[in-house]
Amino acid sequence: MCKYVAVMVDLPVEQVDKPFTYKVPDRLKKDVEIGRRVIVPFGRRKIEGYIIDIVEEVDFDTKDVINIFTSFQFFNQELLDLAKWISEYYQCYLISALKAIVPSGKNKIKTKRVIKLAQSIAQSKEIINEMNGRAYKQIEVLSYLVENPNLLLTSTELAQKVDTTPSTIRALVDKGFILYQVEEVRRNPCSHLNFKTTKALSPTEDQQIAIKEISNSLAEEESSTILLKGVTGSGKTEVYLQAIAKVLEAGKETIVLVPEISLTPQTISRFKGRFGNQVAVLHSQLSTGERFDEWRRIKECNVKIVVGARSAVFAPFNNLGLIIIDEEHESSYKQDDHPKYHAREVAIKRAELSDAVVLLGTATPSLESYHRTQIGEYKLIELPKRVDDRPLPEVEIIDLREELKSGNKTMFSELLQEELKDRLAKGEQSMIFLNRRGFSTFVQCRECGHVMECNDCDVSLTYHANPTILQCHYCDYKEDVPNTCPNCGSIYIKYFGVGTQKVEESLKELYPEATIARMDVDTTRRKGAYQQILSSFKQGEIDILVGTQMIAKGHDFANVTLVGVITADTALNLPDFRAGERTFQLLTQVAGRTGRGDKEGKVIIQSYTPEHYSIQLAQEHDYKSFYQLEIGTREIALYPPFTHLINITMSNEDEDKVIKVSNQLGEILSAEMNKIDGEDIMLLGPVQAPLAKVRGQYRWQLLLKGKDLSQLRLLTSQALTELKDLSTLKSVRVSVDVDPLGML
Ligand SMILES: Nc1ncnc2c1ncn2[C@@H]1O[C@H](COP(=O)(O)OP(=O)(O)OP(=O)(O)O)[C@@H](O)[C@H]1O
Ligand SMILES: [Zn+2]
Ligand SMILES: [Zn+2]
Repeated sequence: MCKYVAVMVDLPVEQVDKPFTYKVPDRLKKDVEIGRRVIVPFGRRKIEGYIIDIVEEVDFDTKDVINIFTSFQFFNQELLDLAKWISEYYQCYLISALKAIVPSGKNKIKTKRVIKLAQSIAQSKEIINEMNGRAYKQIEVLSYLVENPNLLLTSTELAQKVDTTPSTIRALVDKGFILYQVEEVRRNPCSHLNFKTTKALSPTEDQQIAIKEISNSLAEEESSTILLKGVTGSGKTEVYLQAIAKVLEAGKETIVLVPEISLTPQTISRFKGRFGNQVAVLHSQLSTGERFDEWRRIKECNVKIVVGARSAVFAPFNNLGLIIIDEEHESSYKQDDHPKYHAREVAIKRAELSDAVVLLGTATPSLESYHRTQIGEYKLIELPKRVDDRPLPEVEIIDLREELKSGNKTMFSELLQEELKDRLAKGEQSMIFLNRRGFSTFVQCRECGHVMECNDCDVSLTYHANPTILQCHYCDYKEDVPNTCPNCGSIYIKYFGVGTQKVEESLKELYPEATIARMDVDTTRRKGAYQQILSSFKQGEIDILVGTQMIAKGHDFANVTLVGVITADTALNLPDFRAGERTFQLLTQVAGRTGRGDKEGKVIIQSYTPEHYSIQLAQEHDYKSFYQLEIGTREIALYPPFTHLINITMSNEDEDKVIKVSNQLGEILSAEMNKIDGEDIMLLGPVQAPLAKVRGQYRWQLLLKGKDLSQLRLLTSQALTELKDLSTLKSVRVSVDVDPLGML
């Protein structure tokens, strides 16, 4: 019988966003399987692709598959179905979704030529005896191998170990006592980690209830979603660990997603400490090779637990029991490139396909998730107290306008200065948070008002000290700081706005005796730097740690008793309906970093808008009131979770073209909406995007809003097809974002 396969070729373009059928020649028939990588003829080229279906008969002519890679099945039917769902839900090409699932890059198996005993250990021992003390170094080499038969050492490495030269080793090879052998080496990203083995803690009453509820859901073997809402320091991680133990008992696998930024050795050690080598780690800091090897360890069923960032949701498990998403409210779970998927939604879909349970954990649930508990879609479990009944920290709000009135021109309120001094005296630690890096956030001429801007983006340049430079935070463009205004030639150039660098420097002036460090993108570029700052903070070598949101999440430092927020308003001023939610989340998380040990913690939030409810309710640690207020606003303004949004962004270096295509698409959408009587659908725009230009590309947007997402998606795809037929301006990039998280 003749076999055919349907192949998705590896070209992310509209015209090939459908499977092509090829015939399988006899020699390859045994290798046919869904998820295999193949080479197929395509036009006059040869191209790679993936098998997504097997067909027994077709009634048209096809070309032959050229080759099938036999090393791996890159995805199984379940992951293929997930990819199909992603491509439909998020309106991307199927091949793009598939490529999000399979390990990226050209992956090679790493090998090295190692030395092995040519004979058995017993025989080798005899050889040593027979050598009878002659060729002393050769005996040493042989003995070493007899004692360490499993070590994979190259001849150079071996020579080093026994302090001899490679010629000794060559001599042994010539005698046939040892031989060269090519062996695979697995790269192990955790080899440098030494973790303490931990045992399950005896759970608190609340933890006990949570674990019981989760076990019940697991036992049902049906997909479901649980939201574990636990205040900061309530011991959510221990609940995760004990839930994973249940999954292991049932012989199933667990995926744990944490935000990229929290994927620190400390986090990994908490899982490795409990489950040892059953844990694999996947994140973007691994080299392609390391990631590939971890992927294969999962694939070969050598691990039961994967801890990783967003894309670990695609870990190639076959018997998934549980997906945990820690800090589920984090916006980094949404990918900003195509496919623009949200890991939480993908996890829920994957759990549905494999009858698994999704466990979302956070102190500050996203409005969407909490809303879903209220309408019965998710189960809600709460940990309302900190472990050991530690109190949540006292939060004080400082009105910066009042500070200024009373003559304080520094960025630190009187209170914050006093409290910092007090902590230094007591030998306790403090964290100072500001969500802006650099020294000054913009540079302006005092004579003509000219602001230094990026040439390619519609943003002002940030001033950085050491080295002194103006930098664009969107495209990384850098230029020297001008001595005179490029507009009017004036020498009166002033620096405005405070970044973390300036906070650090000012603190050093105020407290010259203190050890102060800074953690932001700029200080952590070097590999290992992030880790180094964290561990020296943990060991008490740093008194005050200044940082961006990098210091806000998940860290557990017992000796931190003071957290200061320089200004709470940075996120509030963004043109985004989620600004209030973001601010509440961030403040609650930052506040949660203190008072985690035996000593009580204190938080000082400085703000120019202290009356804002996000700030007020963060002070009270009052999520529920915040939710009530915010959800009311969303309902009235028809924003998610009451509607879905699709954001369509057009971009090109020629703004006229962008406007033309945006108008065209706007008209098509309106016409389509009239046709389907889309009364519930709202079309906003076209308008210039809030971030009007990035990397030389002008940007315009259209926003669709409606209750029925499938209707919105259908509308979008029809309109885009129509646009492509009409539009003469093919160079304009059109990018679709379903359920966007950022509106910039
Ligand atoms: N049952 C327990 N008995 C004793 N200590 C516990 C118990 N559960 C957790 N802890 C400890 O309490 C501290 C806080 O726990 P954990 O970091 O898991 O909290 P969390 O809820 O994840 O906090 P956050 O949301 O702030 O990250 C940790 O040091 C942890 O070891
Ligand atoms: Zn000027
Ligand atoms: Zn720029």
